[in-house]
Amino acid sequence: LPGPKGYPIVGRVHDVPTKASWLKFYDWSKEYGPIYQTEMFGTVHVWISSERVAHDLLSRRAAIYSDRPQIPNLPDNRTKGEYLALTGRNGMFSFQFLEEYYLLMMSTDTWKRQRKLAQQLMAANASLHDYPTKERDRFLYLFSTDPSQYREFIEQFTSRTVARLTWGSPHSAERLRVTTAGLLPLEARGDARHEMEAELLKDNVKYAHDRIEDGTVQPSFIRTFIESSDLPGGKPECIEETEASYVIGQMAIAGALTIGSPIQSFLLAMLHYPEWQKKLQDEIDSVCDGACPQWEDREKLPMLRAVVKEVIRWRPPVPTGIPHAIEKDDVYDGYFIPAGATVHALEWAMTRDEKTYPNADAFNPARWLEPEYPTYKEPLTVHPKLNGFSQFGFGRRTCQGIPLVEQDLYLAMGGLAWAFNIRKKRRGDGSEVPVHWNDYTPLLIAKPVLFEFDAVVRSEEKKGLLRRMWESGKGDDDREQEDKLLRQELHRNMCGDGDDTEKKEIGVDSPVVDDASSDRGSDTSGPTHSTTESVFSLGQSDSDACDMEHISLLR
Ligand code: HEM
Repeated sequence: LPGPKGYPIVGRVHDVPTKASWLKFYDWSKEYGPIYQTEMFGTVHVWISSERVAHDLLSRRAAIYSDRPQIPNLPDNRTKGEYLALTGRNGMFSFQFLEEYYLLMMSTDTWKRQRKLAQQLMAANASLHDYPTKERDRFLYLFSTDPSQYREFIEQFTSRTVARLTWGSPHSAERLRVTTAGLLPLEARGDARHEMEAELLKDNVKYAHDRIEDGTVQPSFIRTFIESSDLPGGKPECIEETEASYVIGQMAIAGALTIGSPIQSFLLAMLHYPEWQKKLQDEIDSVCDGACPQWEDREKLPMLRAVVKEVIRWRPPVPTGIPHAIEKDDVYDGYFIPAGATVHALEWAMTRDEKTYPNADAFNPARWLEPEYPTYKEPLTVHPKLNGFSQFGFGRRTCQGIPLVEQDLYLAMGGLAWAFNIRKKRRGDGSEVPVHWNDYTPLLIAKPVLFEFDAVVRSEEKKGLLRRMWESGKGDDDREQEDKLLRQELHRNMCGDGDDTEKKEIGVDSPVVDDASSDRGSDTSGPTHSTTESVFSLGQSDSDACDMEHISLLR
């Protein structure tokens, strides 16, 4: 295959930036074509930048293109059935791949059995119960209390939803976030993290058994597995509970933070394209008659579905893709591809293809809604939809979480547009605070570097509604959070915080901390702590005692 010529051993490692490496790989695709190779540390890497080629190889020749690469520092990762998704640095350059997200890299039979179970569980729980809606409602209210903490609240939303779906309760969502974020510095904390993860999975299986015993169990993947008569097609042969707990646990890990990236990119898109915010609000207001969009409204909200899909196209959450490995020598278009090569579907490049996506750099949901665009598809009650979209991979390794992604993103973006006007912050002199265009973290799951904005609740009526939605969405575990919110509210109402507090409520003057030092929302610096303390530290003053009295009265 063509490709950049490198130095012996290290190949072109020096040319690959640690930040936004996908842009460099995309640049090379313009020079060397839709399929090219690099060689680094003795491994051949094949980079695919066209959907057609990706389908030709990863889908049509899936029989030999569906393995995952061997990770040198985790020698068991392709064989150890207990631990589904180990990976490392992919042996080449300093990608901080979110290792464990390379799911199911083990012998074929184990992989097939486990992938089948994951599919069965997703199908059996296709309705996803009301978890995404409840968590969305909780999220919208928290966001209204302090929009500058948007990343924290978004990640609470995604990790709580997936924790409820997999284990029937959000109580371990924070531990899930910590263990998922902790995958990044694997060399440093590998063993401790593995142990933490094993504990998390074991505790949640025990939790499900205990709840079944005391009759309070909620729907979840783990419950469906335990009471496996619910599984379409029955329980897969010879899959034990420990193995299943890992399959289910990896779904939780894969889902905990991924969905948060496009929600953050949505806010960015609304700041750069206010005209689309207005169009989206008009659709929601006219279809939902003043109410917050529900999942049942989806057929009537094609623009909302188009916005969801366009956000993912505009800022791909997994811009470098998740690599496959080829098991046997192959020839494509006259070119030789050796067994053992690592094959990357370069998701970023696929979304920049001008033939499919004219004016590809522009955020333009109309490309999914109007017949003059190549991506338009009817009927609009069904299309646009995420199933089959290149951004979820190819062939036998396609993402298994699409139903959840679809529902979470639809509800979160629809709810945000319904409730808020997202707009650029203004300084005292009236000038706008600039917002970056495409500054993303260098992780496997790329998310926008923090930015500042105002989020103003669109009406007084909606303020009240948001509060009531929090009431219905919060769980028993939200007691502590609620106390802090009440304390915050009391300071406003009774202890007289004045204008400043009112400003705080709608997000004006809320400082956004620098990404590198942020403990708000997981970032490259590793595991997060429960950040509710810092989020709700308002009111930690000598009037706390007075507040506590009022809190009990309000209850
Ligand atoms: C915006 C959110 C998400 C995006 C963009 C995304 C994208 C991807 C991509 C590109 C792959 C690799 C496909 C390939 O190798 O060809 C993948 C794999 C996978 N995803 Fe997702 N994903 C998302 C969310 C989720 C969620 C929420 C779940 C689970 C609830 C999930 C579960 C999985 C699993 C289990 C695999 C591995 C499949 C395998 O190796 O056999 N993903 N995803």
